[in-house]
Amino acid sequence: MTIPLQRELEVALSAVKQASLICRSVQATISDDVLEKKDKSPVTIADYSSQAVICRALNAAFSEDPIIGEEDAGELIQAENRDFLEKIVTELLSAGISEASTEKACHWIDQGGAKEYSHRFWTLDPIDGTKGFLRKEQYAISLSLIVDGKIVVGVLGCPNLPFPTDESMKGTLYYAVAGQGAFAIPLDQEQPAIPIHVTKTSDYSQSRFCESVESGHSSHSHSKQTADKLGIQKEPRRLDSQAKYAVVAQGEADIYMRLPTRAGYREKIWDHAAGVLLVEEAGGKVTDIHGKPLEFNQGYELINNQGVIVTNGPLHPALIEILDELTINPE
Ligand SMILES: Nc1ncnc2c1ncn2[C@@H]1O[C@H](COP(=O)(O)OS(=O)(=O)O)[C@@H](OP(=O)(O)O)[C@H]1O
Ligand SMILES: [Mg+2]
Ligand SMILES: [Mg+2]
Ligand SMILES: [Mg+2]
Repeated sequence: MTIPLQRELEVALSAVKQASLICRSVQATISDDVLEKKDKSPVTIADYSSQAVICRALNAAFSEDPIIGEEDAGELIQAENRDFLEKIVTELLSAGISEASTEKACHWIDQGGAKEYSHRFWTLDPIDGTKGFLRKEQYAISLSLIVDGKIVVGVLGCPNLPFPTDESMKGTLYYAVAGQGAFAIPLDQEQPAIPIHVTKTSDYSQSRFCESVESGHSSHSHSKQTADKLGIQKEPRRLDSQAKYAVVAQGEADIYMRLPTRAGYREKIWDHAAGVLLVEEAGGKVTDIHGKPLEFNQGYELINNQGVIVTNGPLHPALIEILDELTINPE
């Protein structure tokens, strides 16, 4: 019997693994190779190289599937960014993609240019937590497949997160398929996948939450107020990227709070989709700050949702109640 979505999972795992290894090699030598995008956020040769290899692999296997990716080649084709583009090609050649050229690199990156919702599509964040990547801390490569508005495959490459059962192995590839559980495999070694699970605690005083490093991405003052009201005593763990979802999914934290900071910001689907499926398949729960399910059928943004709350399940209801009492709605 064939397992549903097996091929999609295999292609996604192999593409995210290849991208993770490129990102790791770029991070080891990182200098000031950063472009500033129009929204002032940073993007590195690793973000672009990662998007190129993943879109290339998806397109070869599933040529009909649209990809909603974070990056595009718009800035790269500017004459002043020629050297930057050449460095991306060098990375692709080093990764064994012998047909890489400046034209092909831009073409692959722009294959991730879909914006609209469709009944089956992939969404890709080639490096989530670019600021963490630049600080040589946590970042993730995030890829998921969405069918009829439901996340059905999620793969998260976390090159700097230790393997859950062996701290000495750095780099973990996480994956989940709807209805089939959540798993971790070491990024570098051929080893069978292990299942991962959220914690079972319902005691806030024993629980730990995690949140973004940047207070511009998630309000630290509101998470502190919320934690105080719930009687959470442990210090929060702050780390970049969807690695936060992985940390909850494998039971190292019980809660991830992402509380809105400014009016009008809408979360991007590629910043959440793979992480959401990972946590849900590990037994946890994900909603927005009002307790509403995240809607992945609205295009590239979660336009009907505000913030994101991730828990092990038992800790969810009282947390949402407290958030309803706090005036954290910036709109
Ligand atoms: N204002 C605001 N509110 C919420 N989220 C925002 C905001 N601005 C940016 N972003 C997105 O945050 C993504 C990184 O989130 P993190 O949780 O990794 O943040 S942090 O690095 O830990 O501070 C980051 O993803 P990457 O660009 O892929 O790094 C952005 O898409
Ligand atoms: Mg970005
Ligand atoms: Mg991101
Ligand atoms: Mg990104």
